[in-house]
Amino acid sequence: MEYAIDVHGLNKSFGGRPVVRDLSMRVERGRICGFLGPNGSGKTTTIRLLCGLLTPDSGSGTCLGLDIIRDAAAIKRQVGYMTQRFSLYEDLSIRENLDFVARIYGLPARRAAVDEALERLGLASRQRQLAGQLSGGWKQRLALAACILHRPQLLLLDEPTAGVDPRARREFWEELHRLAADGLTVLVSTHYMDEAERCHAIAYIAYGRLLAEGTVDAVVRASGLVTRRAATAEPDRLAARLEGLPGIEMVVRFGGALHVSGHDAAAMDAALTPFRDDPAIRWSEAEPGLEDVFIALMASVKDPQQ
Ligand SMILES: Nc1ncnc2c1ncn2[C@@H]1O[C@H](COP(=O)(O)OP(=O)(O)OP(=O)(O)O)[C@@H](O)[C@H]1O
Repeated sequence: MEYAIDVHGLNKSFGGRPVVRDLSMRVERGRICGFLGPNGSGKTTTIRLLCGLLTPDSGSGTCLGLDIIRDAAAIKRQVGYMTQRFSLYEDLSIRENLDFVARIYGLPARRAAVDEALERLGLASRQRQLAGQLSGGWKQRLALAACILHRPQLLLLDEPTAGVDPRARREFWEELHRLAADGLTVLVSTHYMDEAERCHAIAYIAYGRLLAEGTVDAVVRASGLVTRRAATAEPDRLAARLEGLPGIEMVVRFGGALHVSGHDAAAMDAALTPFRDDPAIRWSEAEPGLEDVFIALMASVKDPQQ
């Protein structure tokens, strides 16, 4: 099996503060891997280590088969990196923006490359529109077009859809899947659970450590979390009674229902027994959601700085 990303034991500190700790990670070629974790957990720093923009303090590995330390310059040429706060020239048109990026890359057949990117991302009919006049969704699309101009093999996308409406996000993800089907590998950071579920695999990081990796199903299963759902007219009252009982680690409100979760099914069910006969509560089994799993994972680790 070939990996687009294959790194081991990466560490990076800023001013003596560790930000990425002993991080090992693999992403198969042609896959979309979602990169999740709380704010400040080290996602951007990891992305920068992978594409050669930062050098790890220790650790090793390859990106697209190239050594992340020795071959940093070659990696940069084969990667499309969409930064969190990317900028476009607002007073240039879509085509002019792409043409500018193509010049920076020194692309030989510039016009053809721009035409292809415009076509590929459905931007051809708007190519004369100024970037500054585009909605958030179209700006993201233009940024993606700029990232694929030089035909990279790997896309590193740092929260590309933050603040974009659901329809534009959906279209953006359709495009990512088309690119992956053509063989591109995508590592995309996101805080949206629905986006995580669209990925072939996910990686979850907290305090610079990778805590979970694999398909969404595998990550949920590996968490060992068990969830019961309680539908009731008074969820707040029930939540107040359940919180803190032995075996109950999380009580989360979902409209008129509660999701009650814990790792020890027997202890949790014992705590729930007195509530089972209450005719005002309808109990059912529920699949723990990714969000529940991430919150449980976060709760299981301590901030090493405190
Ligand atoms: N160049 C730098 N110098 C000093 N500290 C930095 C530097 N870059 C990042 N950090 C710190 O490292 C930590 C991890 O930041 P990073 O941007 O990698 O997290 P993140 O997971 O991408 O967060 P977010 O989801 O908010 O984008 C933060 O506390 C950040 O302030």
